[in-house]
Amino acid sequence: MPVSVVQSSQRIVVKVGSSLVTNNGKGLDHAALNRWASEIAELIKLGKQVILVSSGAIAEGLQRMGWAKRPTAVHELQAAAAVGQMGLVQAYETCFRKFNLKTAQILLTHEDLADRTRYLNARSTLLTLLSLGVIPIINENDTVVTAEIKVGDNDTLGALVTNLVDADALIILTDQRGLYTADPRKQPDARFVDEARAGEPELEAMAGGAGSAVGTGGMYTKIIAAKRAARSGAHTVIACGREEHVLQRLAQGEAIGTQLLAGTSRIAARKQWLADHLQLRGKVVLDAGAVRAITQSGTSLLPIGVTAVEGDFLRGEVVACVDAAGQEIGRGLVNYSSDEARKILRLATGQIEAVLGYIDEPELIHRDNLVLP
Ligand SMILES: Nc1ncnc2c1ncn2[C@@H]1O[C@H](COP(=O)(O)OP(=O)(O)O)[C@@H](O)[C@H]1O
Ligand SMILES: N[C@@H](CCC(=O)OP(=O)(O)O)C(=O)O
Repeated sequence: MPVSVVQSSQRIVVKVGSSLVTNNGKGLDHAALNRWASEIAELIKLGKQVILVSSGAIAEGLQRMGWAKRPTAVHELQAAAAVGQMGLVQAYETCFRKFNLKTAQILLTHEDLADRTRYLNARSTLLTLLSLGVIPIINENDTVVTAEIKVGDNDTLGALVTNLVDADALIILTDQRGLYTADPRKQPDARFVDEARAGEPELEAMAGGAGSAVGTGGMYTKIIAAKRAARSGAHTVIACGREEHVLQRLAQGEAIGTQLLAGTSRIAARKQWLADHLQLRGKVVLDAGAVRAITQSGTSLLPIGVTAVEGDFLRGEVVACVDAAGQEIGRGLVNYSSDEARKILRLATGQIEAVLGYIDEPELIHRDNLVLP
């Protein structure tokens, strides 16, 4: 009998989707929120730390505004999110108070996780809240983000938060038992997957597009979230949020839902942060020798192996490393701006100072700051 990874997990991120939170868009499901609060309270009693990532602001906002149809205009969706978020946190605050637990609202944007300083601020605030026994309730700050800079779905946000706080497990609660070999709404004979390795390509093929009318991600974003969470060594469980005592049973070791296991141990926090950068500032094109050196010998990237530089970036920003065919082979923090990099590409280390008048580092990207997929 397999044992749930949640049993041995100390720090857990629980993500609940819009369809569950809002009863398929019919309005906040207070009974469900109460159940999760009571179960999270049990987890806290077991000495675990829990962060809740909750969707539902837009769906609840639409309900409160009496808008039957989801608007397409971004500012209307943002307005709905602002209205709905109030209802969401009020409801959670009321539910958790019954169990003597304090809650804290954290609204994050992609920028907060992409900027080194803000990332570290968010991390230390969350860790402080956890150490104080407070339940952080996280959502994307929908009101201030536009389509181009959105994390986009809370499965991804849940994974980013998992990486951010080095959680041991990410539990994604949804309206299905877990992952099936195909969308069970469309293929009733689809088989249930109880365990797999996170990041296995065939999982992506099983997950269709966005599932319900109120959710955004569908199963696909959950599979990708598991892959992302695994990068920091966290396991993911996808389970049904309507199942009785789902969190408690997982914590007791019952293997319910789909377990997507992380294959590797944690990578260094710095590398993890790099791997989570969704927005790249530019590209450097590598010759074949440099591709071999960084992929096979694990060396740093030197300017001599770079044939072209694309985009505008500053020292310390993240760029993609691509081969001559444009295929991404890694990404990393650059030691030189795009203007400087253009001047020193193809040059040997000894020539950098003569061209620039100074030398910051001999490498364009140091191996410690380089992440390969
Ligand atoms: N292979 C699959 N296994 C399970 N569900 C799937 C699969 N492919 C697509 N889905 C759909 O994904 C939906 C869950 O996604 P979504 O509605 O976005 O939920 P949430 O609001 O919880 O994020 C399910 O209801 C289901 O219809
Ligand atoms: N930030 C949005 C979340 C949208 C979202 O990702 O929803 P879901 O796919 O149901 O988890 C909201 O609160 O409405």
